[in-house]
Amino acid sequence: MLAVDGLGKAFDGLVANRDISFIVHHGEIIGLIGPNGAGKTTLFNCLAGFHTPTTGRIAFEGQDITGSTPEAAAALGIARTFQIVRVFQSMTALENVMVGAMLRNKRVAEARERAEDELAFVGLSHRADTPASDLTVSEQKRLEVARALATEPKLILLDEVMAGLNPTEVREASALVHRIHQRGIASIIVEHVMEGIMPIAHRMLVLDYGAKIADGTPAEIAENPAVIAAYLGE
Ligand SMILES: Nc1ncnc2c1ncn2[C@@H]1O[C@H](COP(=O)(O)OP(=O)(O)OP(=O)(O)O)[C@@H](O)[C@H]1O
Repeated sequence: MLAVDGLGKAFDGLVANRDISFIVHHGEIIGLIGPNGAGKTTLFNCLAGFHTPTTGRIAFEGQDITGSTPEAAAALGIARTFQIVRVFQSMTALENVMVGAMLRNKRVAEARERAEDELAFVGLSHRADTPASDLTVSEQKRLEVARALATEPKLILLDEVMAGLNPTEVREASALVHRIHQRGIASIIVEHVMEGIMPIAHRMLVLDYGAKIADGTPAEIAENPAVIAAYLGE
């Protein structure tokens, strides 16, 4: 469904992504890992239309989406969450998710219904009328996932949804990713919490200094000398 070919992104001479190529199939769960500054968030920004790549092409469902806007990417079915949550703090949880639902449901009543379903899906129904600012970090992360799901994506990009969560919450987040997969939605997950991502990813992509250094099953990349060296800083 997603084909990235030779993608590069430079900021004033600083190369954040270099010659990255990979494919994502329908419904796949992809873990995207790499040391700090490796270029993971930049890659997300290119895929979701927040950055225009300097080189390379991105095709989604057979359509060239290189350099498209975030709105166009969302309309085609790519949704994302952010490393630092970007929920609308003064709006309630339900209203936040309705913002996502309005992409496909122009009638408010329909958007509300859709938003209620997604809040239930992430386990936040009981917080529907709570202002987002009163939610815990873990709840705000789930709220972002609900808002992204409300846009009815085919591919969801999850940026560190497990960071800062306790072990129970990490297990809940893993279960949520699995349930997203069961809906037939593909996911690419940036994650530093290895015990959260390794058991659920079908495939892992590893970036180091902006380049892809490994692409394989979690077991394969755990044994990969280049990956071990990148993490040990050798
Ligand atoms: N908008 C920008 N302008 C200039 N430089 C940027 C910009 N965004 C990212 N960079 C730089 O690109 C490099 C890759 O950053 P990026 O945030 O993509 O890495 P990351 O792998 O997501 O890191 P982390 O794990 O710390 O979130 C870094 O050197 C960063 O400083």
